[in-house]
Amino acid sequence: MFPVLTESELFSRLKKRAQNFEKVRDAVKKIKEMVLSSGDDGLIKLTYELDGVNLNMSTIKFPPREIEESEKFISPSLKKALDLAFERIFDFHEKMKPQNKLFFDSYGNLMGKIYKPIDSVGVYIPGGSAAYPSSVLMNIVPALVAGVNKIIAVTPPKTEPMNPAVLYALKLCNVKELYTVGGAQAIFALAYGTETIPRVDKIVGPGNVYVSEAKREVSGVVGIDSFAGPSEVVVIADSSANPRWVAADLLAQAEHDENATSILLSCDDSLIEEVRVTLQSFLATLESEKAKLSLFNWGGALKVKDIYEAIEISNRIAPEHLELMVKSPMTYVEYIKNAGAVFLGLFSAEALGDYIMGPSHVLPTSGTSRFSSGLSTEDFMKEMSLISATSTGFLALSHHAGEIAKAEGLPAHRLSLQIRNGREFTGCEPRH
Ligand SMILES: NC(=O)c1ccc[n+]([C@@H]2O[C@H](COP(=O)([O-])OP(=O)(O)OC[C@H]3O[C@@H](n4cnc5c(N)ncnc54)[C@H](O)[C@@H]3O)[C@@H](O)[C@H]2O)c1
Ligand SMILES: N[C@H](CO)Cc1c[nH]c[nH+]1
Ligand SMILES: [Zn+2]
Repeated sequence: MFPVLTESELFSRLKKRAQNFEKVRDAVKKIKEMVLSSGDDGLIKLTYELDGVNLNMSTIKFPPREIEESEKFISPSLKKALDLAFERIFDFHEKMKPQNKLFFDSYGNLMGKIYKPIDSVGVYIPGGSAAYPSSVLMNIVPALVAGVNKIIAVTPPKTEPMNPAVLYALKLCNVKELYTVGGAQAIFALAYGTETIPRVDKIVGPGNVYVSEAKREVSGVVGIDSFAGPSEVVVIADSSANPRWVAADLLAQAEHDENATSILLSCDDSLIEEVRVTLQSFLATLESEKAKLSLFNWGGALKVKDIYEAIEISNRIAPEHLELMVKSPMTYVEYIKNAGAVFLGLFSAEALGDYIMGPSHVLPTSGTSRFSSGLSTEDFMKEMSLISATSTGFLALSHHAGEIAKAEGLPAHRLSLQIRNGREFTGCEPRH
């Protein structure tokens, strides 16, 4: 049952959930040792143990021909939906792409920032229980817009044939390199390389606690995006909200994982009660054990005084998704401090954002939206600063720079400035 909680019960649930995530650290470290010491052999053993699939050196890499032919195995309506999702996600990321910025100061010096794509990226496509063609698009399209040179994908293998929608989404993104390895072992393979899987510069993508913990472990060896772990939603609803719609949105995130969390904050007792009753009846027909466990163990409803109090609590939770199912939701945006994505108003179902609106659904979880953001084109780019000084600019500023060098006790720095001063000027002006 979806419990009604006090504020302290809610926060102790969230604390316990986070502590449970930390418990996988030792298991993940063992997986790391195995991949580092045994490479592909280690991947094959781990895949058998954890996914029950028999791989060998020649089946770790998925045949590109099957990606190419995937279109034949999906319905026209699914193809249309994935094509439209691709287009919308592409368009959104094109519009949001960071632009180079350059300016001249009063001495004619040129300064600014330019963006360059990361060379190689490994993308984790979750696939333990559900198949995620949407995650293919939400991860890879921003990388395409950024201009990443080499994109490779990994996803857990199955005993049955690979999901054709996942393959078609890869085809849309023109990705031909797919390895059928999942979990923490896939992340270590991408970070360190094995005989078959090449190491990459950055790893992105959501996954369960093992995947997210492994990404944390390799951070620094390679770049990673955010901690995008088990899904989360906080719904703030007032009496204008339809309790059945609220219940459906809570359930949608719960069905991802038994470790997902769905939280309702409302000042309306009767809405809370109707949501609980509806959830019970939805659960009876949905028959999702994961959703039941998630709602019972990690979800809950909390009665609040007003919407401002609900937002204050949500800011402390820092959820992956925040839905404002209230009258005039825009009024409250300025008070929201922490959330991966915010959904405003009754029709902004979180599931629309999961699939088709445009922004990536790869978002920070477990309170990490306090300091990190959802996946975007910037994640696939590096920012470089540019500096081009004129002789006038040099003469005006070098003396001050030299003073600071002196204070820092770095005489060679000062020398490199003094040596260029007026008397030794070579006449080589930079050309902008
Ligand atoms: N935050 C986001 O942006 C976002 C987006 C989409 C999905 N998700 C989340 O992705 C996750 C998908 O989870 P999933 O499990 O279906 O797929 P997954 O691909 O993330 O994980 C499956 C892999 O986990 C490994 N694994 C399973 N049990 C293990 C164990 N006991 N020890 C070691 N390794 C083990 C296996 O190797 C398996 O292949 C869900 O939590 C979902 O909520 C998050
Ligand atoms: N809600 C997930 C992020 O937490 C994304 C997703 C993919 N498919 C369905 N939902
Ligand atoms: Zn979802």
